[in-house]
Amino acid sequence: MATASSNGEQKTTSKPPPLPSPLRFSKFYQSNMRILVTGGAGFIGSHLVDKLMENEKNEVIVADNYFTGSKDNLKKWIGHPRFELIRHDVTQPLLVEVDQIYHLACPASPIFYKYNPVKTIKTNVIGTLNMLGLAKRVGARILLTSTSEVYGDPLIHPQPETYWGNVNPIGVRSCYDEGKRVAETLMFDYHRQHGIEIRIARIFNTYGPRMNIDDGRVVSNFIAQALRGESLTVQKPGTQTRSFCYVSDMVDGLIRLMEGEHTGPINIGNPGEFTMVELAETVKELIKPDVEINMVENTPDDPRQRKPDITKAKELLGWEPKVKLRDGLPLMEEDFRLRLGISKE
Ligand SMILES: NC(=O)c1ccc[n+]([C@@H]2O[C@H](COP(=O)([O-])OP(=O)(O)OC[C@H]3O[C@@H](n4cnc5c(N)ncnc54)[C@H](O)[C@@H]3O)[C@@H](O)[C@H]2O)c1
Ligand SMILES: O=C(O)[C@H]1O[C@H](OP(=O)(O)OP(=O)(O)OC[C@H]2O[C@@H](n3ccc(=O)[nH]c3=O)[C@H](O)[C@@H]2O)[C@H](O)[C@@H](O)[C@@H]1O
Repeated sequence: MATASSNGEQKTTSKPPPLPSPLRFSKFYQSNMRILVTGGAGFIGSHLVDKLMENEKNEVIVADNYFTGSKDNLKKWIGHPRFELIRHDVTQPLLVEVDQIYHLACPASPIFYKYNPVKTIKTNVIGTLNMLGLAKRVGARILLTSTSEVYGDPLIHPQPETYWGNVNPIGVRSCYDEGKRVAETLMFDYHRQHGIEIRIARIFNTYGPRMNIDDGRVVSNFIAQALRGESLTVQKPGTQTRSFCYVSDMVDGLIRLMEGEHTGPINIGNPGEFTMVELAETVKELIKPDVEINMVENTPDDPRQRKPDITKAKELLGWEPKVKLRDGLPLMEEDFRLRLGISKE
């Protein structure tokens, strides 16, 4: 019987999980673990694929529509016998035979998710419904990459998983935050109604190599701007905070959550909290001390503060982040220099 720890309470579902494929019970032939990663051509997804492929018992299938992701992120695996790449939009059903589903497909940068908000909400709602339907048919365990944005502009700080959030349901960010909130609801409804084995990660701002250079998110913007010698665009007031997690820590947390016994939701993020002015000062100091910082207009509903309470991740997954911002930024700088063709002076 699956155990759900939501909002601090222990809840159970009376439904047993659907049976996995008969291949799992095969006496003489032990097949590999077949893992679907939706959104696997994106930033976090491609790092997750790298880690999963390290295990020779894993076969990995990526389904991605390349809206914000790229085949380039996966080029070292294309042609590998344990790897398959499918151009597929998760708003359409997908028929594959797998044991685990990491469901990441969704644009994550505010610029991209606001570009076509109706498509963003369809991706979150219909896309998650399709992946849950797949999980139900094949008896797979499914992990959703939800977000700290489900807390909206939080009135509690730091944010524990028990906090229900402060989200504008009709704002320009709602396609993403409310979309992810509905995706979490669907996950728990399939769990309670059909016994599906679910895992929910609430990811806090993650950064690292392979982020799109013109992704629009703050860390990639500042690094690209510093390298190009452009002024760093701090959106007003600049006192808003975020907590930045390096991508290798994130991938480790996601795999522990998938492999563990807890449904979540579990916050995965680095509690080191910085104002955007502090972040700009750090990038300036590490990458280009003579670059200017330019205060620019902000966008609506920007959360004023965000920091994960990671007590649950520590206790239930034995996870905590290892990479500090000052150590992670130079690793990302190196990758951006290579891609932009700007060598260190
Ligand atoms: N990076 C972060 O800070 C962060 C924070 C919270 C949550 N998340 C979540 O983690 C996941 C990955 O984020 P990321 O930072 O790697 O973003 P990303 O934009 O680099 O990756 C998203 C991937 O999903 C694909 N995609 C988008 N819509 C799709 C669709 N309809 N069908 C198939 N593929 C589709 C994109 O092409 C891309 O490859 C997302 O679900 C995001 O909401 C990320
Ligand atoms: O971690 C999360 O849960 C979410 O974080 C992000 O949302 P946001 O934190 O707003 O991401 P950014 O666009 O990187 O903005 C962070 C802060 O930097 C500021 N910013 C952004 C860009 C810029 O050039 N300058 C700047 O000061 C923004 O105003 C904001 O306060 C994205 O929505 C998602 O990737 C993710 O789900």
